[in-house]
Amino acid sequence: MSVLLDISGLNKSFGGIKATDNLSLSVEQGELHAVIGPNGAGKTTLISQLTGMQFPDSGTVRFKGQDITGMAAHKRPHLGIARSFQITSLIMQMSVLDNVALALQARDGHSFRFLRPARSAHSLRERGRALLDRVGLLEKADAPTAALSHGEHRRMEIAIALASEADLMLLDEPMAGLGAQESTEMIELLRALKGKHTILLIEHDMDAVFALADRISVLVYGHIIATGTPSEIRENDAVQHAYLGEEA
Ligand SMILES: Nc1ncnc2c1ncn2[C@@H]1O[C@H](COP(=O)(O)OP(=O)(O)OP(=O)(O)O)[C@@H](O)[C@H]1O
Repeated sequence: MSVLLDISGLNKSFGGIKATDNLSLSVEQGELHAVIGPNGAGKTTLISQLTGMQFPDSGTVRFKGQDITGMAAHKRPHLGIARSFQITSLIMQMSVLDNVALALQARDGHSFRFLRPARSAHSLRERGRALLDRVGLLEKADAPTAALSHGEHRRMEIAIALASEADLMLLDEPMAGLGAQESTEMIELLRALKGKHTILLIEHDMDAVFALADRISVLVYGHIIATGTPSEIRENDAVQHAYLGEEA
């Protein structure tokens, strides 16, 4: 497997707090790699440095071999990095299908500039329907987005991330706020995406992480203390001590 995202020796401090402390992590092409860590471990700060919302004090982030450490946030989606969740990307007044078609159109704007408008409008809707089918929302295509449940909005956000055809999907707590049934459905949806997309999953829900991840990295005080398969992480003494202690 080749490395898609390579983070090396990353540091970021806020005053006296080291939110990111000599953090190194690599995501391989095609894997679902989860990052877990207690509250305040530095997960949000890590994501911010991957999307370019914040910049590290030192260290490097490489994507497809290219150094993107200091690259502006707006340039990163063009390279193939899509972030989902914790940022609201849905336009509530528009239909479900129109939201997805808009995301497809934004993507086509970069790659198919010369497509004729009439043909593109029809094809956008067809491709939008196919994406909604993938996330189990086809029957809601014409509903106003505002009418959907929280769990359905989360699945719409997956469809929008898929629309970008990004090489790396950063999923930022997709389970947050979901009920038991909705969580089960989201796990099934992510399982269906697994292997077809490279995913970096930041998630608090341990059941989801251990059910889905190919590899898990454990973040404590801004530093990755262990990376391994779910069973390696379960058995890791440092992880049990630092993070899973109460459950182990
Ligand atoms: N802008 C900031 N100014 C000062 N301190 C910050 C800032 N952003 C983050 N921190 C501190 O850095 C540390 C890591 O925060 P971060 O939000 O990245 O953790 P987290 O793992 O995402 O937490 P949670 O799971 O609770 O959202 C915390 O101690 C936090 O208080």
